[in-house]
Amino acid sequence: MAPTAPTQRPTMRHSSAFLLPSTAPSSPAPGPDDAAVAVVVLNQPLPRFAPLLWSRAAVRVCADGGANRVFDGMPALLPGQDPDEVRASYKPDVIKGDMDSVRPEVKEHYSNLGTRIVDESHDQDTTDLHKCIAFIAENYSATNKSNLSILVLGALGGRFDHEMGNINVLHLFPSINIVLLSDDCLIFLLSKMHTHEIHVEKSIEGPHCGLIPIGMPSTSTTTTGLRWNLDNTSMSFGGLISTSNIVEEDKVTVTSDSDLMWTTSLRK
Ligand SMILES: Nc1ncnc2c1ncn2[C@@H]1O[C@H](COP(=O)(O)OP(=O)(O)OP(=O)(O)O)[C@@H](O)[C@H]1O
Ligand SMILES: Cc1ncc(C[n+]2csc(CCO)c2C)c(N)n1
Repeated sequence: MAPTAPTQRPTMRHSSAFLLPSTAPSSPAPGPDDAAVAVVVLNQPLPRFAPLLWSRAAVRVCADGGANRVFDGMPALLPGQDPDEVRASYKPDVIKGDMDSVRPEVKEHYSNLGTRIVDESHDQDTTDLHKCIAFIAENYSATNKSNLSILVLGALGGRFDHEMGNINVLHLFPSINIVLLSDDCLIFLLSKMHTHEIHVEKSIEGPHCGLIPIGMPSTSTTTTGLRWNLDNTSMSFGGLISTSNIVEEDKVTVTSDSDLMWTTSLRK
């Protein structure tokens, strides 16, 4: 019998250029030709780069109590500016969730400015982040979605059940490019259907990174560009998982027979 040809997977390119300050000299910040960005703000302290990402976003959604964080946190992150002006210009397009955390005066404030409020208090089976991603998915056409990155602010740190719920959302919407962000790190899913080319923006991310088989073991993962590369290596919880790895090259490649989580540290 003829030997089976190795599986060829299309290549998917990833970049965190959305985090580059607009004035960075070497690599340009994302321009009109780059992927569109949607921002979802969760009920956690705003990361320091929240104003930058907010201003780059085409859509801004607050998950329930995330609206309080924008109301309180944007003026705090922009101390030189008038808080009322900041609150008027950092206006969410949508506040969605089960509405048990957004303060009434915050809801009223944004509602008066024209923010759409979507109350889904009847649904106690999906998280507020799930509800927000579903909203963006429903309101973007398939073509636009393939060119959309959803950046989730405040997704890590804090309550472990919430963190796991946030990570589960990556697996619930595998065809959407969702990036979970905190002040310290970012996480996204690498689907087994692709070979992944991760362009590491060394001025803002790394050197620490991890490749983690959540959900199921991988029997074969191969990487380039890391200090401790995997070469047709298996990974599983209870066996090897790649934590405290180091990015050595500007481009990291990953091919695996299971979906993996990729994480890099963010520089302070
Ligand atoms: N401590 C946290 N760590 C990580 N994510 C969080 C944390 N707190 C909230 N979130 C995220 O923000 C979203 C909105 O938070 P909010 O507090 O409004 O949720 P909630 O429905 O009241 O949660 P719960 O009832 O479980 O406390 C959550 O769905 C979750 O994705
Ligand atoms: C098995 C199971 N575990 C937990 C919940 C509770 N829950 C999950 S998401 C959510 C909404 C949070 O805004 C709530 C209350 C459930 N329904 N089913």
